[in-house]
Amino acid sequence: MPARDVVTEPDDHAAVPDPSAALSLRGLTRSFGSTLAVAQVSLDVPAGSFYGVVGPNGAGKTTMLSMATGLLRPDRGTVTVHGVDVWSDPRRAKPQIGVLPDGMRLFDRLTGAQLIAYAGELRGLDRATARSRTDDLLGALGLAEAADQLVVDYSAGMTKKVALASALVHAPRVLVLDEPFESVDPVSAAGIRGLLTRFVETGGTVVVSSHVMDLVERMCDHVAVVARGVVVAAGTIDAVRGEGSLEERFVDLVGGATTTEDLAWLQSS
Ligand SMILES: Nc1ncnc2c1ncn2[C@@H]1O[C@H](COP(=O)(O)OP(=O)(O)OP(=O)(O)O)[C@@H](O)[C@H]1O
Repeated sequence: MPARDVVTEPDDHAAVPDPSAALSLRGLTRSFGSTLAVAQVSLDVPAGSFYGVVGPNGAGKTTMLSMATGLLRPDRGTVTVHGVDVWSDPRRAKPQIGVLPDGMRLFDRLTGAQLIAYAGELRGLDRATARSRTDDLLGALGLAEAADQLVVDYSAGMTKKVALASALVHAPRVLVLDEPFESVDPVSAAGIRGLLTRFVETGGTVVVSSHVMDLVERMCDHVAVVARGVVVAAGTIDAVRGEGSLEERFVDLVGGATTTEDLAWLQSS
């Protein structure tokens, strides 16, 4: 499809963030040495949306979301969460955000229950509230039996779930989740999807990065396609995918199909 048909965020929103958006990114830029990981990204995530972020490996999704949530300082650009600047006013901004970073290091010598309660207390909850919410979350995520097990002994999927619980415990308004379904079994994934859907239905906003197009298409109402550090398309799922599937649109936008002809030596006979 020709480039003019690509749906993008309006490019005239220049430097002024949209205070009505749950997350508003303006001109976000970040390099690592000579690698320009994210280049002048501007994006508005509407309040109450379930927003997918997709893109090929190395596209800049994690870098963009890390800057958006106050974990990685941008070289340039601004981010606001419900109108509050994440980098100049973190004390007001951060309580509104729950983050599940990719590959995050946890205090894994704590038990699952201790870790979630600790995350709650760090966010200002009193001990009784943190503990009661911890019990609720352990139950909802199927971790009740592993509550007193050290996180270092958790499987990859269990670790993902306990990190998600830690992101939810302070009841943020905006959840930003980098690959929340990676390593998670199908039953647990369905449980997490239900929990996130309910979070959105009750007024929250979810931003989720994923490589699973089908999941994003079914679960999200908006999507941004990121490639080579820029947003190449963004909008409602219907607007971005057009006539075909999201996966077809993604391949169309991102291109880069690989060839296996050079691997003839790999055939077994
Ligand atoms: N800490 C770092 N140091 C150096 N380069 C980095 C660092 N983090 C990211 N990059 C580079 O920035 C680019 C974007 O990486 P990023 O992790 O944001 O991509 P991604 O879209 O999340 O990829 P994936 O889907 O594989 O997780 C890549 O070229 C990557 O090599």
